[in-house]
Amino acid sequence: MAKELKGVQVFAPATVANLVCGFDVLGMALQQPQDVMTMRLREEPGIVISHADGYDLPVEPEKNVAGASLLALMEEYPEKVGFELIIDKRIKPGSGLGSSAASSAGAVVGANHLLGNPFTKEDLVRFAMNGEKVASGVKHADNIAPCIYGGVTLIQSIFPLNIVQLTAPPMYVTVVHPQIEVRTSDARQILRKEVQLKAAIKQWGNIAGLVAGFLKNDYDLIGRSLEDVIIEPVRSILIPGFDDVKRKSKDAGALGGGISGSGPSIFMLSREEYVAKGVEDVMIDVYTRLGIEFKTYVTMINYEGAKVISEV
Ligand SMILES: Nc1ncnc2c1ncn2[C@@H]1O[C@H](COP(=O)(O)OP(=O)(O)O)[C@@H](O)[C@H]1O
Ligand SMILES: N[C@@H](CCOP(=O)(O)O)C(=O)O
Repeated sequence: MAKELKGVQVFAPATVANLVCGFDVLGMALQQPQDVMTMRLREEPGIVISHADGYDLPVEPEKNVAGASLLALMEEYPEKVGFELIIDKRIKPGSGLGSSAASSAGAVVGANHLLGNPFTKEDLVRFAMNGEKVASGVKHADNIAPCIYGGVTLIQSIFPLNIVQLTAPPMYVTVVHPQIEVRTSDARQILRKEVQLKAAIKQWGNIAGLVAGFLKNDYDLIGRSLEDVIIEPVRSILIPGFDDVKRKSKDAGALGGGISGSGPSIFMLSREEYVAKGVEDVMIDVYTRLGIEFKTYVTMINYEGAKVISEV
């Protein structure tokens, strides 16, 4: 009988990329939902992927985001190694909640643990960006970085990679995920390639304001800075109910919010739990009236990021 090699179970959190005005540069990890993944070392080199969920995702390593990330890691590891991976997705692909990033990040965090932690977190982000390239055509790190580091992260630069971990005051995050699929690759293709100077000035004022609001624990500044004059006007057209959810959530006391990643999920930040629950009621009401199936989460920032929860 083949001997059982070392294995681990990994949790990888959902993430909200962009945080409204910070397209491709800001992101936040959530406590819920989280993907689960079981990984083992193999005696043979190579990657074997299977799914314990009902999603019809590719199992070929170079087509699955987890496999593409592992291939990048294996290229920099000095010995030949092999991994077996069972993916149990709890974050629906195409949700705008960093489903692809959770698989990519979870796989490299698990592999690093199994190999005795030879790589830094920054290395792991670099490897996992190869998964985002498979999913969206672009190596963006605004989901991957918070998924690996936890909390709120700023990608000051991709090449060379420069990740800044930000502090943020406690906040509740209410999310609605209308059960329609928006592929990140499609949601990127509809964006205009040029930006008006007037819009750019507004946008970089908001990004700076949001980062300053996080660092100063200034909830009012955070709320005032949650505005996107460049991406949201184009992408929100793909999300039925978006304007209603945003307006009514603010009326219910939310600090603000917008599209989560490339959508269709919408997120709203609140200072108090009762406000976050009121925002959930607003979301439920809007999508029930529209007759669109949906899922909601009332959660908080996850400060730990993807982690090995047990050895198996
Ligand atoms: N392990 C995986 N987990 C999630 N998506 C994957 C995986 N492997 C490949 N994909 C592909 O990535 C795309 C989903 O990524 P994306 O559109 O960015 O969604 P999300 O916003 O949820 O991250 C789909 O086309 C899916 O087939
Ligand atoms: N910055 C990216 C983020 C995509 O996030 P996802 O959760 O939709 O994968 C973008 O906005 O395209």
